Amino acid sequence: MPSRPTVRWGIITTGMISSWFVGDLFLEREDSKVEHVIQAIGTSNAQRGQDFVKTYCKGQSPRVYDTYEEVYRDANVDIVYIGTPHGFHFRDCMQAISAGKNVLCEKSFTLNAKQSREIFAAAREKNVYVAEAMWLRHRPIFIELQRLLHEEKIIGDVFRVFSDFASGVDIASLPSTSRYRDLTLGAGSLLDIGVYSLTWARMALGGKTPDQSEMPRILAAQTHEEGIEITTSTILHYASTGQQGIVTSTTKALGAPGEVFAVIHGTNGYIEIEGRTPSAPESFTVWSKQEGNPDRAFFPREACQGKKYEFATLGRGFVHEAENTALDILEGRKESTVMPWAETIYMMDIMDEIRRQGNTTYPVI
Ligand SMILES: NC(=O)C1=CN([C@@H]2O[C@H](COP(=O)(O)OP(=O)(O)OC[C@H]3O[C@@H](n4cnc5c(N)ncnc54)[C@H](OP(=O)(O)O)[C@@H]3O)[C@@H](O)[C@H]2O)C=CC1
Ligand SMILES: O=C1OC[C@@H](O)[C@H](O)[C@H]1O
Repeated sequence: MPSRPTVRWGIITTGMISSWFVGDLFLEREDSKVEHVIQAIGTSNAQRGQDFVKTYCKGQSPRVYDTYEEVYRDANVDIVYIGTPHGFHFRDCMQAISAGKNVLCEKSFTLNAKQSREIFAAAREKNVYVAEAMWLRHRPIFIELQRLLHEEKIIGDVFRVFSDFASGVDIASLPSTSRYRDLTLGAGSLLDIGVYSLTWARMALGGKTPDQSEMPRILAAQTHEEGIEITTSTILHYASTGQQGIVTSTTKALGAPGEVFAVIHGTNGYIEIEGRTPSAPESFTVWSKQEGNPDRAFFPREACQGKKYEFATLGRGFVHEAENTALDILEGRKESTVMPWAETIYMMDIMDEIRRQGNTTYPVI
């Protein structure tokens, strides 16, 4: 097998998402274009770092640092993956960038759009790569649906979308230091999971690229318990086309795994998207209006033909994001083609407005 180019990762944190991300880097794959190396781990607890290496870094021998800054200073690290809670993303991105490091940082990218803009300005200044790790957008199912909707126009003109993420988290039982409870860490359903329902709606309604950047009119409500936003409902309205989206999220109840979590309506049919969660979609079904049927205001199933598109997931599904990012680095790009800076800012601007209307604020550190 020809040798593949190598990308050396510095992993910030030993938390849950870091373990998911790293675990997927070493899955057996025939078509992998990149050799991933875990060069360094940065953690607040060195023992946890050693345990993390044993459990997740198969065949790797990274340096374990008990500060994040040492990872940023390690000259052998090509790119830093940031897996801290979102309240720390701004601090951690800025520190990594100021040390001259490329960065892939978990979603939601920051607490607000202002922080995102500052990070991108710093990255431009330092000429380094930065991208939000919105893994959903890298998944083949997402890319294929995007193509079918916007290039093939498989259901005609999209005119509305329903999109939900319901994830039952027993917040009251968690310690006050949990990222689901602590506002300094960014607690709340919108930034944690609402960002996914918004992403599906954005993909279906707003066009394929961030150049198509019309801001929707937004009407939003948020409910709080003990100061934590636990349910968000938003109406998006694109004035130029009349398209609408209803986008919801809650941490108060678990959506039924495998059931439809989003529906996209077009002039020639509709699409239902199913999966374990909206962040881990597995299939979608295109219900096309049959030829010869009279036009109707609604498309009942008997008037439609259903075609299910199923997508197997390798590991947890992080390989696509990891490989695309590694290729960005190897090919010298400073922005992700999948999640460019303008797109992160677009999403953050929408979430800022939802939070403004919903009265959700964060202490910005
Ligand atoms: N893409 C996806 O599917 C997912 C993305 N995420 C995103 O990843 C980020 C982290 O989430 P997750 O891994 O679930 O979080 P965890 O609580 O499991 O881990 C966060 C880690 O951050 C470090 N940390 C540093 N300071 C603190 C602090 N004050 N409180 C808590 N942790 C701290 C710790 O690592 P250490 O001790 O090693 O320094 C900790 O293990 C979030 O932004 C979230 O939105 C989360 C889940 C799934
Ligand atoms: O990104 C995520 O996806 C899965 C959810 O369970 C998790 O809370 C969230 O951070």
